[in-house]
Amino acid sequence: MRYLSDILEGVAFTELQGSADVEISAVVFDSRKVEPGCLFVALKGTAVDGHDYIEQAVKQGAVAVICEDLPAHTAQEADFLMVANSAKALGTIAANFYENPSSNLKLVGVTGTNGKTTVATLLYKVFRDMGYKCGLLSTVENQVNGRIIPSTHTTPDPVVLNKLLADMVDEGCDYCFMEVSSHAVAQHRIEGLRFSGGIFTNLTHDHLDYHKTFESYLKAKKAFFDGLPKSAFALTNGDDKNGSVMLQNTSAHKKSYGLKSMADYRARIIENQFGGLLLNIDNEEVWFKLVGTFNAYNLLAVYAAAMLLEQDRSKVLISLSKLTGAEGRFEYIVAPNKVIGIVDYAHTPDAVQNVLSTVHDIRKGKEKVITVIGCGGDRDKTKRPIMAKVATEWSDKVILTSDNPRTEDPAQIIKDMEAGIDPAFKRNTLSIADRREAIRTACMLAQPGDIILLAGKGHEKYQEVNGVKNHFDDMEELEDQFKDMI
Ligand SMILES: CC(=O)N[C@H]1[C@@H](OP(=O)(O)OP(=O)(O)OC[C@H]2O[C@@H](n3ccc(=O)[nH]c3=O)[C@H](O)[C@@H]2O)O[C@H](CO)[C@@H](O)[C@@H]1O[C@H](C)C(=O)N[C@@H](C)C(=O)N[C@H](CCC(=O)O)C(=O)O
Ligand SMILES: Nc1ncnc2c1ncn2[C@@H]1O[C@H](COP(=O)(O)OP(=O)(O)OP(=O)(O)O)[C@@H](O)[C@H]1O
Ligand SMILES: N[C@H](CCC[C@H](N)C(=O)O)C(=O)O
Ligand SMILES: [Mg+2]
Repeated sequence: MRYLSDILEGVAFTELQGSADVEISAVVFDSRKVEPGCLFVALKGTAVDGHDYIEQAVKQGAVAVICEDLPAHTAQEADFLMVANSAKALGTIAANFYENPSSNLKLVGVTGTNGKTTVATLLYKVFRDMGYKCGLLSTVENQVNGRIIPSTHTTPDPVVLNKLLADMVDEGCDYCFMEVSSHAVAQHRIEGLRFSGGIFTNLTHDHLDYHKTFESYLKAKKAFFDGLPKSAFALTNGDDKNGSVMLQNTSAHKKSYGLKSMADYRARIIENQFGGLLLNIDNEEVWFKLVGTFNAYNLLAVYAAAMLLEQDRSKVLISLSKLTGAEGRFEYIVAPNKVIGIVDYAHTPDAVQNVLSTVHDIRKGKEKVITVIGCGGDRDKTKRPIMAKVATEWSDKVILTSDNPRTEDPAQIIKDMEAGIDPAFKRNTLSIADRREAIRTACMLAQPGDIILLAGKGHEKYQEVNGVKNHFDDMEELEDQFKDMI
């Protein structure tokens, strides 16, 4: 149990109605989850306004309310606190409620359009391999020193986030590696956290449905670095054109990594093949199991962060060289007839281009590339034609299909994709809305040696249609088809 007055530290409130001398059983921001004794935080959301549920929350037993506007007629059965920004206050309060766990371990955040899961997961695996107790917060899953907790978001809400960090502290974790999404920064999910370091991967087109312009998307990412403390490191990708912008206003130690530019941590690709990457990393040649130029960046970011966390260079390189990547990121299997199938989470134009250019770089001869790809419903519509354009330009055959249509019509999403395809590439394109059927067709069309790329779903184990998540697993589908391909 905590007193309201105790968990308000760092919260600038403009008005208090009540004494704040009340015990708080939980911090809740959804009226449907209110239980007697809790603090209800009213948030202005993207769909509805939490302020409209204050009365319901108090009726259900909330003893205190944090809000931006005081409701006109609410029975004063609770303490009311006015703040300028409830979402910001929620972050700080959630951290206080769980006794600021981020100050009791070394927390490193990874942000950028692509590569966050890969970098955070590799860091988690390397540090565990070197003997540390660690936590991981990622799109694929959360982990508290090996214990898996399913994840619902890339970056969880502040209450779940601080609870998970507190569990990590309780279990004696030394480090936590977490993904920081642009939504999380914009919605203040990371407010009140104390980071020991921040890593930037890259910035390309995504989530413009939410951020509206590339400029405001960039600002959200940059705000993460602006908020880092002096004691932290801020590590950026020197080869990304926005890499230096990220660090413009940070007071953290500025460091960079890169394959092309002058950077504090440098690497050079010597070999890039299906079996892995040979990198010259800080003047040492090392083989890694991960594939593709984009993974050279991810590996270098991990290495640089480990150096900034004062780890032993050779131990880090030995650990890193043993690791495979995160689930659903360039995972491949080979059919008995030597068709290669790759499952990859590429769901942005840049990721699709990267993964396909990697396939081109590492294929042995003139084997054909067949790409199965869709775009998410209720997500950035402007990336659809570009993803389709890139896929058709970099593949011999493309099958447009569904990837979580959510509340949208799958046929319309496919039409949006088709609009981006150059007429010259249209004859190499099929549209099959049923993803299973699309994968089956790709397998039927493939000749020995050909490469099938299933893009967009990666680790996901579902196809989301109208709020229902039906079981669907790209790798499972591929394995099922491949067993008969002799
Ligand atoms: C668009 C978006 O980011 N939405 C997030 C946001 O919800 P919202 O603002 O839409 O909420 P709302 O429905 O408008 O409700 C406003 C407030 O009223 C409350 N409410 C609502 C109804 C009610 O009856 N009573 C009540 O109290 C809600 O609990 C909320 O506090 O805040 C919620 C709590 O933190 C999130 O769960 C929710 O994530 C939704 C489910 C989501 O799909 N988010 C995705 C887009 C997302 O966050 N993705 C990023 C990055 C993905 C990546 O690239 O990896 C991530 O970090 O996962
Ligand atoms: N450094 C990188 N640069 C560009 N593309 C990358 C990079 N790393 C991975 N990718 C591509 O992006 C896809 C997603 O990678 P990953 O899951 O690591 O990124 P993420 O930033 O966590 O994505 P999300 O925002 O959905 O959580 C991969 O499957 C791969 O196709
Ligand atoms: N986590 C990200 C990527 C989802 C990838 C793709 N499978 C989709 O559903 O669009 C999002 O929610 O935008
Ligand atoms: Mg991720």
